[in-house]
Amino acid sequence: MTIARTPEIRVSEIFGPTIQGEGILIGLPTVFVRTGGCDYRCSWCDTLHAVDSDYRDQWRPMSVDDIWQEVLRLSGNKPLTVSLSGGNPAIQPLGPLIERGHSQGFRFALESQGSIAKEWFSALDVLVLSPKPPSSGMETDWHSFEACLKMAAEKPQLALKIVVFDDRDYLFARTAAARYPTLPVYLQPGNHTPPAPGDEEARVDLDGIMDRMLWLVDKVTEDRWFEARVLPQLHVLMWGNKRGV
Ligand SMILES: C[S@@+](CC[C@H](N)C(=O)[O-])C[C@H]1O[C@@H](n2cnc3c(N)ncnc32)[C@H](O)[C@@H]1O
Ligand SMILES: Nc1nc2[nH]cc(C(=O)O)c2c(=O)[nH]1
Ligand code: SF4
Ligand SMILES: [Mg+2]
Repeated sequence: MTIARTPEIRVSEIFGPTIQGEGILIGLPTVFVRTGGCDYRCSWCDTLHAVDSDYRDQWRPMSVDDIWQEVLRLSGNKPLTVSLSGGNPAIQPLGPLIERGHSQGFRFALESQGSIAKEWFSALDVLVLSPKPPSSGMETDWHSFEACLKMAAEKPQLALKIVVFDDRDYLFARTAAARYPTLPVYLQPGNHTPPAPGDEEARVDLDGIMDRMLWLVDKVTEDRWFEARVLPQLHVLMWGNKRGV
């Protein structure tokens, strides 16, 4: 008899419980499973330790069983929402992990830039797509982005979350939101002082982030863009660039 093995998942870190610091689930207690590896390299990425291949020796291929034991240990066996992030978590085979968690009453939210579509997206409870604005240096392939929406098949709750640093980014956000008028849109002021990997003590310029937040609120109110929600990264306000929170 052969025993079917689920493929391993490349994990950068598992941490929590903490609160979700961004977007549609802000404030909700959650455990993070952060996968290693990304097909993008945004100029201002705040999570390079899960992106830059120089750090791949810190990423571990883990079985669903091992990941699940760690999530259960952190949650004290009590079901909660698991946040799947990265890197780009869509690179990893996460379907069996979601299935395992659902069988025990857990929920799953995933964050991705929308560059890689997977069939298991339809098993998620929440899918946050975060297309990257011009300041990132990345370009969105809207065909791939729409493939992600198609895979979700309107089963998970969907949201757009767009990081904004400047006027060009704001215009990008407006255009992206206009393409998908039924999706709730969250605007997130960029952190222009992201940490270099390993430098958790890197100072955060909270005043600068708050200035950008005020500017963003002015923009949406002047434009009468009343569907947009403007939210800072709550965990950055609370803990700065600290990792694992
Ligand atoms: C680190 S990414 C990982 C998931 C996925 N790769 C993505 O970008 O959506 C999680 C979220 O953090 C945002 N982010 C990354 N660096 C940031 C920064 N310097 N300031 C504000 N948000 C940032 C991303 O845009 C994304 O919405
Ligand atoms: N508390 C907390 N909230 C978050 N929301 C998105 C995060 C991420 O890095 O993907 C993140 C994170 O790293 N910590
Ligand atoms: S897509 Fe996400 S994880 Fe990848 S480089 Fe950009 S912000 Fe970082
Ligand atoms: Mg982060």
